[in-house]
Amino acid sequence: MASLLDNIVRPSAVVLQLSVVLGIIFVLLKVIQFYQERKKLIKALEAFPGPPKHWLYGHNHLVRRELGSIVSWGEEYAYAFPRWFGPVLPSLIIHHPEYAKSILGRMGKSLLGAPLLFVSPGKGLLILNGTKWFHHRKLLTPAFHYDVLKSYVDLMSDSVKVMLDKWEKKSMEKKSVELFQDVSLMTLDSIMKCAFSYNTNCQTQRSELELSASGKANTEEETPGFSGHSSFLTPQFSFREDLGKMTYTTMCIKESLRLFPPVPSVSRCLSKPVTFSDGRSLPAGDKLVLLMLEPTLIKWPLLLPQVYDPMRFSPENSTQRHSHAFLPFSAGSRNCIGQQFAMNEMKVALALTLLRFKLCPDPSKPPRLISQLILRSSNGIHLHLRKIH
Ligand code: HEM
Repeated sequence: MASLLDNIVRPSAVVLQLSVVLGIIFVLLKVIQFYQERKKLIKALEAFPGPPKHWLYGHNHLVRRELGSIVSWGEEYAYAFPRWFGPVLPSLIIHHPEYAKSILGRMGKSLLGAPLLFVSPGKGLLILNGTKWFHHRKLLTPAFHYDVLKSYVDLMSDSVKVMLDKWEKKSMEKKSVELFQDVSLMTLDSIMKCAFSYNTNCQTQRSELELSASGKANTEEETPGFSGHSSFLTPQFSFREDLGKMTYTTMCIKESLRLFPPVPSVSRCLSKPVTFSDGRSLPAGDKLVLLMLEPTLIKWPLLLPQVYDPMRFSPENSTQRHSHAFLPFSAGSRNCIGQQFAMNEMKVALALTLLRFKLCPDPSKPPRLISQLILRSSNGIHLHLRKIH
């Protein structure tokens, strides 16, 4: 009986021992592979001088204001420099148009580096990679065709008008108004209407609830024309037809995107090795994150914006500019699919706002810039609004 038991138990003990040995070998192989890849990477990164790093923290302890430090290093180290996140996670920060062109022109794996998750069943386009991304992008591209976008302009202006009606009420309180929240809701309202033909009423629902709770009348009754017809636009002007003619407005928007790029950097992994225009090269692999910093940022003297001058983007001043010197919407195959949608929305919102209000900054609440995935103000955007007529 005992020997029978031995025979049953012994093989399973052997299997267990074998699994442990195989497990250890597997871990050892992984460690050796990791070590070799790391050695190769460190060798490649030696060609890129950068700020001195700590063996444990990398550069984390030197970065107080992420964007501020990165921008000042960019001014010191030309083209590109390494930035280590701790002891094992390196990135190369690229901030030169030629370098950006070498990377963005190829099919690299995108890492979740932009703020906008495009809502679709399952995973969004922004976080997909490989053939799945390719098929989704191909499917979505016709939806962003110039002619299709034109038809959205009226929906956008309806959403903007709802926001302006809210501002009109708030402006009566004679104090500055925080605009960021309202603009965010307006863009949500507009994308839901345009992309999904769905009216969320997200801009008004909360205030309607608040009003009904305090026993006041329905918002729509208080504000005639609330559902939003752009009746104050001159009969000669049509956003649908004349959006392309708003050259100066477009220049102003571009200059704002230059000074405050909403997506200050995008990230990539290399699927193939790359050699840059100056001969330096990098191996393929996903152990190195490439962070492409908006090249125009480097000219910021320590985050103090330069003079706002829309004329930088006049046609005559733009011809000499490097194709990858100004990349608010990134470039290459993974550029922003919604850039024309966003430009149209900004033009409509800007024009309608300026037709109704004069805006002045509130010096007691200046915006405080923070850069997480997107560049924004941690304390909102506070402006005084004065109704024009
Ligand atoms: C001012 C507004 C916007 C800015 C500055 C912006 C910027 C960007 C940037 C820089 C990227 C590239 C990310 C990367 O390379 O990793 C991107 C990607 C993307 N954007 Fe935008 N975006 C804006 C508005 C929009 C809007 C309104 C939509 C949708 C209607 C949109 C949809 C997308 C999508 C789906 C991607 C991923 C594209 C892909 O991976 O193929 N964006 N955006």
